[in-house]
Amino acid sequence: MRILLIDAYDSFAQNLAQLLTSATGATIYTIRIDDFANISLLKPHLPSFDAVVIGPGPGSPEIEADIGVVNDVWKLSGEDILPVFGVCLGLQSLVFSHGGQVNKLGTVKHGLLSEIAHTGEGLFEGVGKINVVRYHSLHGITEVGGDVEEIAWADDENGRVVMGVRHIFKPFWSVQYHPESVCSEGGRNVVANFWKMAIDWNNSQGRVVKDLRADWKGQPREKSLMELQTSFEGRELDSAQKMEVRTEDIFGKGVSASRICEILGVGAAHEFVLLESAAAPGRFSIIGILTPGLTRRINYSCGDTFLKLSYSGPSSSETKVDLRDYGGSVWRFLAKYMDQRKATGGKDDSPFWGGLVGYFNYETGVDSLGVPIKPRKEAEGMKRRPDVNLAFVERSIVLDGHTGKIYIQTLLPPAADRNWLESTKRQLQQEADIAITPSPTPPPEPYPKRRRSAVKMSLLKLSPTIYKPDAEKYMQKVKTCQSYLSTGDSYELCLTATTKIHLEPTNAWALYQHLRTRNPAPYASYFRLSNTTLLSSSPERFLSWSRSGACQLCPIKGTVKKTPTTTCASASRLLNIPKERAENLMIVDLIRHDLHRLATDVSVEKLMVTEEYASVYQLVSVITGTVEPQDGMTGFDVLARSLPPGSMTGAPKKRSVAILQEIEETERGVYSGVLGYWSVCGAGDWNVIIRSAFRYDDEVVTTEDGSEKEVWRVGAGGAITALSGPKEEWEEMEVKLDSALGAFMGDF
Ligand SMILES: C=C(O[C@@H]1C=C(C(=O)O)C=C[C@H]1O)C(=O)O
Ligand SMILES: NC(=O)CC[C@H](N)C(=O)O
Repeated sequence: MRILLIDAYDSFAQNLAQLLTSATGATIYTIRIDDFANISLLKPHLPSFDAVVIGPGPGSPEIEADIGVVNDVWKLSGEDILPVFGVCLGLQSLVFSHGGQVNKLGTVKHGLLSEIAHTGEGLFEGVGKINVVRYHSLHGITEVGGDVEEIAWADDENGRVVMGVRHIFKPFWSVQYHPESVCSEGGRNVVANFWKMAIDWNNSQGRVVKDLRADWKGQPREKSLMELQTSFEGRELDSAQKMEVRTEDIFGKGVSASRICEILGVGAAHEFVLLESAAAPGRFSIIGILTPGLTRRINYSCGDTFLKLSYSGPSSSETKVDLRDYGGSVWRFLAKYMDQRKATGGKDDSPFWGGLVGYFNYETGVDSLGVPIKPRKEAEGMKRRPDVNLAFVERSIVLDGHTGKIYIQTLLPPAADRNWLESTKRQLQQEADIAITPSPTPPPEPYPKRRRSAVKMSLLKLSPTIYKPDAEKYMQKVKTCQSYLSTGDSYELCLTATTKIHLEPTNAWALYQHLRTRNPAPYASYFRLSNTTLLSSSPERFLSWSRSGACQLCPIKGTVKKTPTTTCASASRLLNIPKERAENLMIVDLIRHDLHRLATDVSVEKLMVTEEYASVYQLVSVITGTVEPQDGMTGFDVLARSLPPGSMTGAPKKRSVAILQEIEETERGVYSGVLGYWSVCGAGDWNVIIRSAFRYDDEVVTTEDGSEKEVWRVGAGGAITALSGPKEEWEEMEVKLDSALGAFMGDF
C-alpha cells in the first residue's frame, strides 16, 4: 500500500507522514508541490498510489508558487480520480479549487488549541469531543450550494471557522487543523477513518493500484550521507586511519576545567577549545588540545566549491579539497572524513575521545536549506570568514563533573606521543593533590581566588563602547514579522539583531571567565580557532547523539526575566500562558518533523518544563529519536539536515528563514549557529550559539584618538508570534542580550 504525500515546504510534513504510517501501515512517498512542473507530468504516476495526502504549508492556494500542482489534484476527473486528504493549506486548496474563497482570519491562530464541533460521521466517525492544534492565518469559505460541504467547525473570536470539509461525491476530505501536532487529539482516528473510506472507495470503483513506474524517482525515506557517498570516486582523504585511543585517568575532584586550561597556558594560546559544563544540567567539560603543526583545521565558506585543510598554528599552508568529489557537499565530506576515523579503546564513561570540534554558523544552515544568503560580510566591507570552523582534535582532556574523574586521552600512536600522556597526567595529578590537601576547602568554581582578582583588575579598566540596535527600528521589525504572520507565510519568526562592542585589546580568556561567572550555563565555551574567538554561555542543547544513535533535541522557547521576587512557581505561571506555550509547541512540532525525516521512535519526552538559568526562566522541551546505524545513518545526518536550529528560525523553517533574510540587515554569523563535537567514538553533542559574544581576531577599528579597538558581536532576539507585543519583544531581546553583554561590564 502506498500513499503519496505532497509537501508544500512545511516544517510539519514528516509528522503527518509518521501519523499516516502508524494509522494506515502504508508506505509514504513524499514529494514537494513543485517536483512536478504540472499535473500532466504527475498524473501518470498516480495509479501507483492508493491515496494522496496534501500537507500544510506557508502561503495561500491562490498563489501558484505556494501551491504548485495541488489545486489541480483536486480537479482530477474520471479515471484519474483517487482518494485525497488535505491538511490546512490542503483544505484551503480544496475549497478554493471548488469555487470557494480563502480569506484572512481577523485573529490568526498559530500553535493554539481549539475544541471543534463536527458531524460525528465519515472522517469524524467515533472521534468524539476533541481539542486540536491550529496553525493558520487564512480560512476557507465554501461555495453555497457547491460540491464541497462543511463537516467540522471551531467557534472563536473570528466567529464560526470551518475545520473540516468533504466533497459530496468525490473521495476528497480535508481538515483545517493539524491532526499530526503533538498536542492534537483524535488525529490517528481521523486519519484511520480517511484510510478506511479511501480503501472502500478504491474497492467500490474496482480501482487496482499499479506498481511504481520505472521512471518514478521518489524514495520512501531519505538516504544517509554515507549512502549518497557510494558513488564516490574522488581522491581518498588522508589514508583511512584505524585509531586506538589511549587514556590515563585520575581522580581530580576540586580541579576545575578553568584551572586545567590555565595550566595548559590558555591565556596565551592562539587557538584553544573548551566546551564547559559551567552549570547544571551539564556534566562533562571537554578540553581540546590544539597542537600547532599537528592538529588539522577544516574551514569552509558557503558558496565555495572547495574546503580548506590546514594545521593549527599561526602560519600554515592550506590544502584545498575539491568538494565536487563529494557531490558539492561539505556534509558528505565530513561524513566520509569521520567514517575513516573510527576509534576503539576509549573509556565507556568518557563521551569524547577526540574528533571534530567546532561550529557551523547560521549561514551554513541558511545555505543548506537552499535559501540565498542575503546579508553577507563582504557587503559590509569585511573579510570573508569561514562559515564552518572545525578542528580534528587528537589530544583531549575530559572532566566528569559528577564523579570528579579526569580523562587524559590521545589518538596519536604511542611512537608519536609517548610523553604527552604521562607528563599531562603528572601535572594534573599534582594539581589534584593540591586541591584535596589544604584544609580550607578549595575555592568554589570557577578558579582559585588569586586568579579571580587578577582577572578583576584587568576587567575593571575596560571601557567598551556598545552599539545596540535601534529600539524603534527593532519594534518596527516586530511589526513587519507580524505582517508575514497575518498573510500565512509564517507561523512564528525568530527575529534577532546584532549588538557591536568596541573594546580595547583585552585578554579573551579573562572575558570568558567573567562571562561564565556572571551567567553560568550548561553549554559554556571558550573557543578560538582560525582567527575567530567565541565566548559562550549558552543554555540550549540543539542535538546530541549517543554511540548507539539515540538522539536528543532540547529546544527552549518562552522566556521570563528573573527578578529578586521571581520563583520557579511564579515563572511557571507566567510561562504557562497560550502565547508562550504556542511559541514552544510550534518548535516542538518543527523538531519532531526534522527528526522524523531520519530517525525512528520519535517521542516528546518532556513538554514545556520550566527551567531556571542564571538570569532567566525558560520553557524547555525534550524530543528524542533513534537513528539506525545500518545504511551508515548517524546523528550527524540529523545535524546536517536540521540547521539552522528551529528555535532560531521559526516555522515553517525554509520560508521563515527567507523572510528573516529580508528583515534582518546584518548576517548572524557565529550567533545562531551550533557549536559542539562529533567524536571518533561515534557520539556527538551540539549546542545553539546564543548568549554568546564572538569576534574575528584580525578585525580592529581605529578610533578618533588613534587607538585600536577589537570588534565584538553579540546577537539576541526572540520568537515573534501574532500574540507578541513590539515593546515586550524589545525588552525580551534586551534581557537575553544583557546575559552576554555582562562579560564586557566591569561590575564585579
Ligand atoms: C534568540 C535567542 O534565544 C532563543 C529564543 C528564545 C525565546 O524566544 O524565548 C529562547 C531561547 C532561544 O532558542 C537569544 O538568546 O538570542
Ligand atoms: N498550516 C498551514 O497549512 C497554513 C496554511 C496557510 N498558509 C495559512 O496560514 O492559513
